[in-house]
Amino acid sequence: MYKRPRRNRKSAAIRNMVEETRLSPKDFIFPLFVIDGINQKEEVASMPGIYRHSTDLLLKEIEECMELGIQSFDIFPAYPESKKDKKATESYNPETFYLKAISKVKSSFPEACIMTDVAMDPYSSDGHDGILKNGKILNDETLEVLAKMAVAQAQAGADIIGPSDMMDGRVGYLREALDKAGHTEVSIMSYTAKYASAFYNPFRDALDSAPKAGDKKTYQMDPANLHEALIEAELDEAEGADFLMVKPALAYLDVIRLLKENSNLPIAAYNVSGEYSMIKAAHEKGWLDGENAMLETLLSIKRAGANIILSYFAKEYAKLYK
Ligand SMILES: NCc1[nH]cc(CCC(=O)O)c1CC(=O)O
Ligand SMILES: [Mg+2]
Repeated sequence: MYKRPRRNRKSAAIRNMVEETRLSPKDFIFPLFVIDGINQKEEVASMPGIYRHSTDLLLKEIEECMELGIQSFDIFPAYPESKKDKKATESYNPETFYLKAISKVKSSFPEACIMTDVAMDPYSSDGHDGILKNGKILNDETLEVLAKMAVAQAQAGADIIGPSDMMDGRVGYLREALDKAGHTEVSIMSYTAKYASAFYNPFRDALDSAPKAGDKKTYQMDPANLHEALIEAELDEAEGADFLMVKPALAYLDVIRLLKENSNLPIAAYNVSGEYSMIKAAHEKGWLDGENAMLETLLSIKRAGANIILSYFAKEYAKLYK
């Protein structure tokens, strides 16, 4: 036997040398939830270790993360029912707490990369990402709302806007609206291949944003489909996206790989709330070692081809890295 692959596994030093995939805190975007008020910090019941922070405490959280080497953050707002309506008008109200929070974060940490979310669901009384009328989600009417929201977020200081709504044509529409408003430097990270997934439930708990009726299958992709992701990717690239995202990550590692091999744009993957919570829950039950499961999971997403990982594990990972 001349060939013995085990020789390259015989010590930690050799294993470290031949490692094909390496993670660092710089690979991550940390999703954060913000609420109105001061000195508020509420744990999300289905996401142990993840909180909704008021802006003042969010600044502290970001500061801690930056000291750990995380440089990018994706901030989502949680609104009370009283602020929601059918057309998500609160999303572009210049006085709304989310936009003020973004301005505050950006002015406090100008060197951080701040991403915002473009979709109607946090502000929609229907709990949908677009305008719902007679049981249908109206694509083109929704684009107008998304554009107002995106421009307001850019105005507040967002470095990247993240359309997570899955309406057709929104990347081009938002690019044009941003450019017209003078925001040619604001990037678009498109949720290119976003699937209608069962793994979003804890996020919907965090925002109290679950659809009141129906599901999201007429706009989010069917988990049965791989090659349809290429159609979405070609359109987003042509429309001017700066990054393509796959979401969720774990059940879609093949989609990450396919987009990586077919695009020269950086590929992001969203390790979503349910993927976080299932590891936390199994760890709490003593059924697996949460820390090792986290490391293996994150590594697999990068190995599949993701350049960027959005993950609720970002801070925990960065602490371990240190
Ligand atoms: N625009 C909605 C949105 N943006 C991010 C997530 C999910 C993120 C997660 O589960 O971590 C969702 C949920 C959904 O589509 O219902
Ligand atoms: Mg699309």
